[in-house]
Amino acid sequence: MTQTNDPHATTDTTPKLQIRGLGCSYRSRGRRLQAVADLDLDLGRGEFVAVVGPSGCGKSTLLKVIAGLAPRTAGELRLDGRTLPDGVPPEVGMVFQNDALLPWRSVEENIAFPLSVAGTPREQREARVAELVTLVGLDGFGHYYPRQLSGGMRKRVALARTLAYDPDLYLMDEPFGPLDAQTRIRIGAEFLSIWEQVGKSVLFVTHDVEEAIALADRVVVMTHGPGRIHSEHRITLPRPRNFEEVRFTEEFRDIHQRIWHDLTRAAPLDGAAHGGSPTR
Ligand SMILES: Nc1ncnc2c1ncn2[C@@H]1O[C@H](COP(=O)(O)OP(=O)(O)OP(=O)(O)O)[C@@H](O)[C@H]1O
Repeated sequence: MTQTNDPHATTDTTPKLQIRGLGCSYRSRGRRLQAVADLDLDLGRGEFVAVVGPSGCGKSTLLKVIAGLAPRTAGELRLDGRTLPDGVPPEVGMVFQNDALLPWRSVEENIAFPLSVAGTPREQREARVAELVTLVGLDGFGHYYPRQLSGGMRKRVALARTLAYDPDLYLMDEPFGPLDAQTRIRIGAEFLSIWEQVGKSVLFVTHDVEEAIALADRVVVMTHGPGRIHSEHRITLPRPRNFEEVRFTEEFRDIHQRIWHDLTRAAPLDGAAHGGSPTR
């Protein structure tokens, strides 16, 4: 470790993201709803953390608060050891369940969008877009428009666009959510192999426990709302992983069982897992 006078200087052991005492409440129909409360979590450099939890427990809210898209009503966020001010941090890229592509722009133009905004010179931009189109398996579809693509293809475009933006921290909210099971497995496998090459820090929300285990270094289980961390599970399955085959190993089954067990404890006893706790 190098000696330095900068109190915020990062080292390899400084977590990419530190979340301390995080709270978020929404105002809805004259009442306050506490969606996330007192949540602590660290995300290491190049670490992939998946977040699972009962419906409505505040998973999406957690990502939105980090991305500056929902109000942070308590707590602190640190990125590379530096306190994040309120607002949208440029180092953070979010992939939503809804792929949010620009319908009037082609695949290539959608992927190029963050590069254009960043002022990347045209030649460099075109080369990077061509690379990304190949990386996500869309060769030959560069001139198509979103409406001409399947749901899985649109997800790949959204993923390529995030890769073009190349944020330090990926926030992914059910990015394969509405896809059918087969496409979900295919795109999950592609995403896993891409991530294993780029090695960025990822916070990934999913309802699918198997998907969480197959992808992540760590799976955290949230309690029902107001959401906080209930438990954490380190996933020691060797990498590179085969996204599909890894599910058939005994180790995978054991982890799966432990997480399910925690999930049933994290949900309210009456099963009414709609999250949030209304307060005046
Ligand atoms: N903009 C908003 N205004 C008011 N309440 C909101 C808003 N967004 C979310 N909520 C409430 O906050 C709580 C947490 O919602 P959130 O979407 O974060 O949960 P989630 O765990 O991602 O849910 P799911 O798994 O069903 O997608 C819920 O009770 C939800 O109704």
